[in-house]
Amino acid sequence: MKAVHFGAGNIGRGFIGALLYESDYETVFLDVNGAVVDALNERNSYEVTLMGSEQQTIRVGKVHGINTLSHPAEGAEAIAQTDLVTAAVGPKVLPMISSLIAEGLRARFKKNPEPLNIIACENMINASSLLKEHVYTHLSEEEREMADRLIAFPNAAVDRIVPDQTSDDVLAVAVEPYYEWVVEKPAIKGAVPAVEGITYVDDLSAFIERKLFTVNTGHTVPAYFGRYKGFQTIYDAMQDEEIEELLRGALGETGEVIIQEHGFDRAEHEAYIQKIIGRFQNPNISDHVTRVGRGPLRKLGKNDRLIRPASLYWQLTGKEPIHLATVIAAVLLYVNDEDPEAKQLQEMIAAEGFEKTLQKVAELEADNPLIPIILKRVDELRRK
Ligand SMILES: NC(=O)c1ccc[n+]([C@@H]2O[C@H](COP(=O)([O-])OP(=O)(O)OC[C@H]3O[C@@H](n4cnc5c(N)ncnc54)[C@H](O)[C@@H]3O)[C@@H](O)[C@H]2O)c1
Ligand SMILES: O=P(O)(O)OC[C@@H](O)[C@@H](O)[C@H](O)[C@H](O)CO
Repeated sequence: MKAVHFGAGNIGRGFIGALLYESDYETVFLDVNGAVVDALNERNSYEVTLMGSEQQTIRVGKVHGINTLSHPAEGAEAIAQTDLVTAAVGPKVLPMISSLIAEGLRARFKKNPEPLNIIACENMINASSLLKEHVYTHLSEEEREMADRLIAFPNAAVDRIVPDQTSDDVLAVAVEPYYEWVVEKPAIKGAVPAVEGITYVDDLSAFIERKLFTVNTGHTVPAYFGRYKGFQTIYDAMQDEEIEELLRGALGETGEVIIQEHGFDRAEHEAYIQKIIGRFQNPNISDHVTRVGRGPLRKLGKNDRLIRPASLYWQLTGKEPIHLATVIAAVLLYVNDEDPEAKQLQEMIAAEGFEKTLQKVAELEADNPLIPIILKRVDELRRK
């Protein structure tokens, strides 16, 4: 079996690539990073180390790379011939890979009109559906009809913490042992991809919200509050009592939303939260607060991990989401000149103030009751 994976980065190599290899796929990574693509083609393998209490290294083989900047036609040809397409490039990059996918589908319709599943593994709700929208803008009416029949974009939730890599080897990747990859089954076209480790479900919404609003909301606490308090890594931030208390409070609020919306069992959800807190406390991985806090504009988006659960908590319980508001305030105070979104956020705040910036970035109406709660917390944090 053949797979094409967009993005030979942390999660691409450290998670998707590893599972594809274990499931006997031959994987071609499509990426714009020439050094990584060259290394994949020189070695056709790389190492993934599971950083548990004991370390275990596995070698992922049957891989090569295509640089989509210099060799886009090869990328399109790979899509034409493949059995599965996956992507983990970041939500903002999805539009940028869409024209190449459309080119690949066009070639595929002529030579190999077999069903194909395209799964975007990003931390967002309905990433594959978003990718589909972008791909369809590059297809003609007739091609869209073919795509409707043959091409599926099943949504997915992926979970494995893959921190910034410190090895001199550009391909080696250290990861936490835990993983979860959930894919919506009804959307699949043709044979269900036989990837060991994928859990197929009939309705993904509960799983993606549980993951995004627990793992990713939770992660924002040691990231942004950790940065606010001067910590460098998630592990170090997690040693701070105030941060752990804020984290538990924020996950109490998102937990209420998830339980009320999706009917998860309260005790089971509490155990899920506990497991995730344990993952953040893993002493064997060093994950920088700046990686986890990357892209604050995206993370303040109305459907992302902070604003959406905060709004839902307010609507469902009638109570103020005070912990989530505190984390959102810490995002507004996040300064990192090496992160273009963090720079842009601070420039917006300098030009227009906190209130207007929050309204704009989170797409909140001027009279949204969350705004004064968050602004109060901004004031308190600035005075501390
Ligand atoms: N790292 C994690 O712990 C983790 C876990 C679950 C999900 N994710 C999600 O996976 C996605 C990728 O995250 P990551 O941590 O692997 O980031 P990363 O920066 O390590 O990897 C992204 C890769 O995409 C490549 N890329 C950028 N533009 C491209 C293009 N136009 N065409 C092809 N490749 C391109 C980059 O060169 C890089 O290799 C994000 O959406 C993230 O939210 C990450
Ligand atoms: O990838 P982001 O920027 O959406 O979020 C940062 C981290 O929370 C994220 O990468 C987690 O490590 C991952 O989602 C764990 O499954």
